[in-house]
Amino acid sequence: MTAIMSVKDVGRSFGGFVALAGITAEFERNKVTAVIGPNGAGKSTFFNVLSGVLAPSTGSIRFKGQELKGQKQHRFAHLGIARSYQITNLFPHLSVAENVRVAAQALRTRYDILRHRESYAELPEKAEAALAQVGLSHRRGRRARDLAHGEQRALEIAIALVADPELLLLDEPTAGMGPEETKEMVALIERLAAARTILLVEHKMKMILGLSDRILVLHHGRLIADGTPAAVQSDPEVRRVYLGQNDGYA
Ligand SMILES: Nc1ncnc2c1ncn2[C@@H]1O[C@H](COP(=O)(O)OP(=O)(O)OP(=O)(O)O)[C@@H](O)[C@H]1O
Repeated sequence: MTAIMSVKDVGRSFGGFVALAGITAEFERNKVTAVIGPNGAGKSTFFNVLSGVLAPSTGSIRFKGQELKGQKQHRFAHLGIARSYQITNLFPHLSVAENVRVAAQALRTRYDILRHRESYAELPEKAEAALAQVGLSHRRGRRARDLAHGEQRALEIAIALVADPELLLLDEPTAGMGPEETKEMVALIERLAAARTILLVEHKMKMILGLSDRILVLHHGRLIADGTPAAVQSDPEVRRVYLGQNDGYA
C-alpha cells in the first residue's frame, strides 16, 4: 500500500474530555476513504486535526513522510492538503468567479516569500480550472447566494481545488442535499477521485458505500472498524453502534 498520509496514535482532548483517542490509520494514495460514525463519534474532531484546524493532543500525522504536527494550518495547502468547509465559508454577495479568485489570492498572499513571483501567475488559471472541474463555469457571473444548495457545495469544493491539492478533505459533502443533488455530488467526487486522494467525513452510511474504497468507523472517539465497505457493513460492532440510528445505514 502506498500511503500518502499516516496517523499514529492520534488523540485530541478538550479540557478533561477525550474526544479522540489512539487513532492509527494509513490513507492510501488515489483512493477514496470515508470516515463515518454516529453523532458525537469524533468525526469533526478527526477531520479538523487532519486538516490542521486543531492540533492533536497526542500522536503523529505524517503527509508524504513529513510530520504535520506543529505545522501552521496555512502550510497545509502548500504541502498539498486542502479541505472543504461548510457553505458559510463562501462570500454570498460575490460572484462564483470572484469567490474562487479570492481563494487564489489568499493562497498567493500566504505563499512562502521565497517563492518566485512567476509561480503566482498561474493562480487565476487555477481558479478557472477549479470552477471547470466542479462544473460551475457556466455560473461564473452568478452571486454565490443565488446558487442552488448543491451548487454552493460544489463551489466550496472548487475553492479547495484552487490549491491543486494531492489530498482533498471533504466535510459532509452531501449535507442538506436531496437525492438528486446527492447523486450529482457523488458523481463529482468520483470525477475528482480520478486524479487525487480523497478523504471524506460523512454521517450517512448509505451514501459512502458505493463511493469509498475504504471506510473508517469512529465511535466514542475510538476507531472501531477499518476496511472495505463490504467488510465494514457486515461488522457486528458497526451494526450494533448504528442500530436504531436514523442515518440511512441500511
Ligand atoms: N471544542 C470542543 N470543546 C469541548 N468538547 C468538544 C469540542 N469539540 C467537540 N467536542 C466534543 O467531542 C465529541 C466529538 O465531537 P465531534 O464533533 O468530533 O463528533 P462528530 O462525530 O463530528 O459528531 P456529529 O456527527 O454530531 O457532528 C463530542 O462529545 C463533542 O461534544
